[in-house]
Amino acid sequence: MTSYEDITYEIRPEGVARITINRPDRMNAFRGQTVDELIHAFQRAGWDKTIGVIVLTGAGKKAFCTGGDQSSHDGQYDGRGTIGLPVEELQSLIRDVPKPVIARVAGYAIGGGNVLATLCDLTIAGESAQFGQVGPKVGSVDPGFGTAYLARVVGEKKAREIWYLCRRYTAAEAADMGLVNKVVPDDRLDDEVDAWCAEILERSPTAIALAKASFTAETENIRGLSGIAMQALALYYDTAESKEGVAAFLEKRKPDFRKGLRDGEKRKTL
Ligand SMILES: CC(C)(COP(=O)(O)OP(=O)(O)OC[C@H]1O[C@@H](n2cnc3c(N)ncnc32)[C@H](O)[C@@H]1OP(=O)(O)O)[C@@H](O)C(=O)NCCC(=O)NCCSC(=O)CCC(=O)c1ccccc1C(=O)O
Repeated sequence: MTSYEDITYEIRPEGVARITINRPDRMNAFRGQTVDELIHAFQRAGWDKTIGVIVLTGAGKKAFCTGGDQSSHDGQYDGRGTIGLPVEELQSLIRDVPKPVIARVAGYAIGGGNVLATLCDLTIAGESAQFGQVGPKVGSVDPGFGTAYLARVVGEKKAREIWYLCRRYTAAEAADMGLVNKVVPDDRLDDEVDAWCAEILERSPTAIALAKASFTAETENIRGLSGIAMQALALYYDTAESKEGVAAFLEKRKPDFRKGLRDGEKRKTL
C-alpha cells in the first residue's frame, strides 16, 4: 500500500509523522478500509528510525473521529476482522509502536474516535473538542480497551458514567478528568502540538521507547479482554437490539431498545 484513500500521511515537521483520518464529509468516521490504512501508516511510522513522534488527527474542524461509519454498518461492518473492522489491531498498534503518539483533537472525538484518542500517549485538544462514548445509544460497545483502559485513565466511576449515560464532555471537562493533557484555542492547536513534538524530539528516543513499553505492559491484560469482547460484539451486532440502534441513528430518531420486550418478544438479552 503506497497511496491512501481514507487517510493522509505526512512528515510534518521533521521527525514527526502526522496521520490524518481524511473523511471530513463523514465526520472522520472509519470504515474497514480506513482502519486498514491507519494500521499501515502506524506500522510505517512506528518502525521508521527517522520518526520520533506520531500525531494522529482528523481532517477539518468538525471532528477528530466519530468512530465506526454507521452507513457502512448493517450488523457487521464492511471490512475484515471479527466485527468487520480490524479495530483491535489498530488499538494494539497504537500501544505497541515504540514512539509517543499524540492525539490532536479538534471537534468531536466520539465513540471509537474517543477510544483512539484515549489510547494515544498524549492528547492535545482545541477548545472546540467534545469527547464521549455513544455505544449504548447506537447499539454498540467497546468492552475492552474502550471501557477497561478508559477506567485506568479517568477512574472507575467516571468511566462508568461515560458509558452508561453517553453524555458529551467539553475539552475543559475532559482535561479535568485526565483524558486530555492540554487545551488551547483552536487557532493555536498546531503550534501547541508542534511545541510538544519538538520537546519530545530533544529527548532520548530509546529511553522514551522503554518508558512507553513499561506503561503499556501494566495494562496488557486488557488486550486479552479485548479479543473476547470482539467475539461477543460480533454476536451482539447480529441482534435486533443492536440493529435498532444503528437504524435509529440513520433514520434520525430515538432508538427504542425495549419495544420488542414489552410486546412479549422472546429475545436473548441481558
Ligand atoms: C458525532 C455527533 C455527536 C455529531 O452530532 P451533531 O453535531 O448533532 O451532527 P449530526 O447531525 O448528528 O451529524 C452530522 C452528520 O455526520 C454524520 N455522522 C456522524 N457520525 C457518523 C458516523 N459515525 N457514521 C456515519 N455518519 C456519521 C451524521 O449522520 C450526519 O450526516 P448527515 O448526512 O448530515 O445527516 C453525532 O453525529 C453522533 O453521535 N454520531 C454517532 C457516532 C456513532 O454512532 N459512532 C459509532 C459509535 S460505535 C463505534 O464507534 C463502535 C465501532 C468501533 O469502532 C468499535 C467496535 C468494537 C470495539 C471497539 C471499537 C472502537 O471504536 O474502538
